Amino acid sequence: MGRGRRHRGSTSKRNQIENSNDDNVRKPLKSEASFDSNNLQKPICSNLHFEEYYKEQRIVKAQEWDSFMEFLRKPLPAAFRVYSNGQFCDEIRLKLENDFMISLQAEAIESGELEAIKPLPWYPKNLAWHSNFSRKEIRKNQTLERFHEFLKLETEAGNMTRQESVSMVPPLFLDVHPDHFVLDMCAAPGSKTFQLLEIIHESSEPGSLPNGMVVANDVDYKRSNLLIHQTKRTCTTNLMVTNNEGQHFPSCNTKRTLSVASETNPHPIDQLLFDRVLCDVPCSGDGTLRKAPDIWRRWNSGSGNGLHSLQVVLAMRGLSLLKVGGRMVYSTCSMNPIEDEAVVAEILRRCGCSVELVDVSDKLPELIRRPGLTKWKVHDRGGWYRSYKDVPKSQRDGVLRSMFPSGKSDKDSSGGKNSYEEMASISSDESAEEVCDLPLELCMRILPHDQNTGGFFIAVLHKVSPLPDFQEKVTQKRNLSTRNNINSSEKSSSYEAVSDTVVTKPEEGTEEIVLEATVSENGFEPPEMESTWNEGIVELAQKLDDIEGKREVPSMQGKWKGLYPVVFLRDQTGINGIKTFYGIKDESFPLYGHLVTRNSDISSHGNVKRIYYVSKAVKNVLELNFAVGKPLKISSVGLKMFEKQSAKECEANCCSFRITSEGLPVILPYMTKQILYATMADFKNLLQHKSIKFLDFIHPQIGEKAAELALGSCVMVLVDDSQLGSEQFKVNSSTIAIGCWKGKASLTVMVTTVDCHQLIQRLSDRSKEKEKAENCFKTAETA
Ligand SMILES: C[S@@+](CC[C@H](N)C(=O)[O-])C[C@H]1O[C@@H](n2cnc3c(N)ncnc32)[C@H](O)[C@@H]1O
Repeated sequence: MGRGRRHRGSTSKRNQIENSNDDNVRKPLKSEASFDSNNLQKPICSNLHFEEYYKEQRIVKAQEWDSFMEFLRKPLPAAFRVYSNGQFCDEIRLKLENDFMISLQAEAIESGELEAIKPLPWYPKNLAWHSNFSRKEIRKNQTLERFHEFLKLETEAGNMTRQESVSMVPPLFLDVHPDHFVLDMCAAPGSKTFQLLEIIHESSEPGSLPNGMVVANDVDYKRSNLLIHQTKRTCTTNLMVTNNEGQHFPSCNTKRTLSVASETNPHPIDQLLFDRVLCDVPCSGDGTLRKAPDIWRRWNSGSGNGLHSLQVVLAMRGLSLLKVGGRMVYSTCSMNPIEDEAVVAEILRRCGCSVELVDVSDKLPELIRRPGLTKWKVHDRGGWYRSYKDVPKSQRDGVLRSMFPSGKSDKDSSGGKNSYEEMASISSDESAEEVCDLPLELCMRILPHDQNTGGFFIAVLHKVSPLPDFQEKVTQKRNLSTRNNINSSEKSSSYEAVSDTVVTKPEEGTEEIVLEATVSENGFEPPEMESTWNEGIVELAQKLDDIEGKREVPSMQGKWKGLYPVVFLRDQTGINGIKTFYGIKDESFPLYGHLVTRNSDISSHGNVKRIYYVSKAVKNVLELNFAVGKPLKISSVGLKMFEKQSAKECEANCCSFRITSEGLPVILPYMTKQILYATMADFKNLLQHKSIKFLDFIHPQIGEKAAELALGSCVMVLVDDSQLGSEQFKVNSSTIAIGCWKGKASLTVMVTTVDCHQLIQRLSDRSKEKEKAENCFKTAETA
């Protein structure tokens, strides 16, 4: 969001009165001080404007009001998800079901709860959990220490992730398949991207890569870094992270003749269109009040109004990037109808019959949700408005016709007709509240007191046919005028020639400018950090900030400002060297055309430091991006698979690229060389000592095999005693392997101390379980 011109209306008396409210945007009124003066630690969970606003919007029935407010003031219980494609997924789930669910029960009863932890009934396969203790309670209570430790370790190891339960919902309604191209338009810090990647990889066998991919876009480069960090443990080659403005996300449209058909890519794609779009927009975030009580202090109706236009253009861009037949989910963590139903109504009006709301009432039946509203009002510093015609001219820069249920302007109300607006009507009684006759009841609002969660809003949309022409194509003039944040070098002719990026109705002409004014003028920082912005992420953000501080910030100007360009690795000799060293047969796992690096990873001597592997889908999108002049601002792509190793003992025939831990699961099934099979005793021994001389292996034959490996990077794979020496070992989803370095006299692990420690722990647990099972079996036999 850019800093825009200030649009100030005339100062009527009403304005003057309401300017006191405006002040409240910047500094809280005394009555809304952020902290209780008797207890400075305790935030005051109250805001009279909030209460007045939502009572007036009739967000809940009068008899529910107290319960609604009571829940909003309670701390949010912790929720977490088990990584479904993780190697230890079943073990973790069983531990939660059979151990913690029972052992924490007494503690729950003491604090007046029926259950301590429970799986979320609507989330598949018992993989998402709700704890009746808040994160604070879990940390502070000694009895819960073991549970806290478990959560901490598994989160660190990437096997679990803390995520607010309502934030888990949108990807579940998106109906993603492994071969889908998915766009996550406003993706950072990335908890939903993580879910989308899990679905894309759901049914992949080790080493096989899905045909689909996820493009995770977020305008904020720093927040994208969190996303890149979060999604690392998915070890995916099918992700591209971009930093474009969502409303201007390029479709990279070209003619087939323009795109480069090559030996490695005979069927290039000619436009970037998606089967699924997740449009989880920046919002005022009052659904996260329970977790971020400081929002009580900041809350005002202007926040939602200020974001409405951006939300509309983001959603419209999402729909234009969606394939016909595709599905888009629009979601916010705000309960405000101006950011929710009003946005959905406006996009439906703009799209005419080409987009419809999907009835998902039969999906996730155990998730309690409420139908979307069809009536609401608009509030600003001038007070309440039922209809756009009531809005004084002076207020019209902040209150737009699209915020009202009918979406009609004065002209429309007094008989003006517009084809797409005919779909919406206003009540026959002009003085009565407007009612939207679009099927907004198909939208879903999740409220805190229904199932002890945060608040959330979700709408599922289906693109039935191409959008009306004027929504798909916009003149170049309009394009230039709205791309405020793009600097001159981005406006290269190649970019403009193919760009069809702006999808805003070419009428009124002020919406985007007004948006900037209302946002920046108030100094309003939208609390867009959605519920997933948990303390873990805050810690992580701080760490990344530290790194960022030390890291050299790229000095590129123009289109690549802040980002180093991605380049394909075309060094055939170097790639052949890697293939030969690790015994990779190219036909089974093509490297050429799938390996990329960044300019920043190439030294002044032309040596490459890091090499990333991209799946076929990502490769196609990269090639398309090149063909149309690189409008995508790519901050991360593919999976880091090889890293330059500068070991002194490397010989002439040694490969200087080691396999990274994250790349190992993908490439291992295709490796035929540099693999050492070891049984539990030697595997654990190496993890414990980090480096073992060949002569000191517990099984001498494993030591001998280690000595026979070529100097350099290698992999140690854990096998059963029966599999040792067998040529038949096949990698499967439960295979445990670690990257190592074969030196002249010893083998050394190339895994961090923390990872070594966690793996030892995991292996010990497995051994104990196995022993227990064997003992049970023996006892049964004796009996
Ligand atoms: C509600 S958060 C997204 C949360 C995310 N989907 C998740 O599950 O972790 C909204 C995000 O939108 C980003 N954003 C704000 N304006 C944007 C724009 N114009 N285009 C793309 N992203 C934008 C913000 O940086 C923020 O990360």
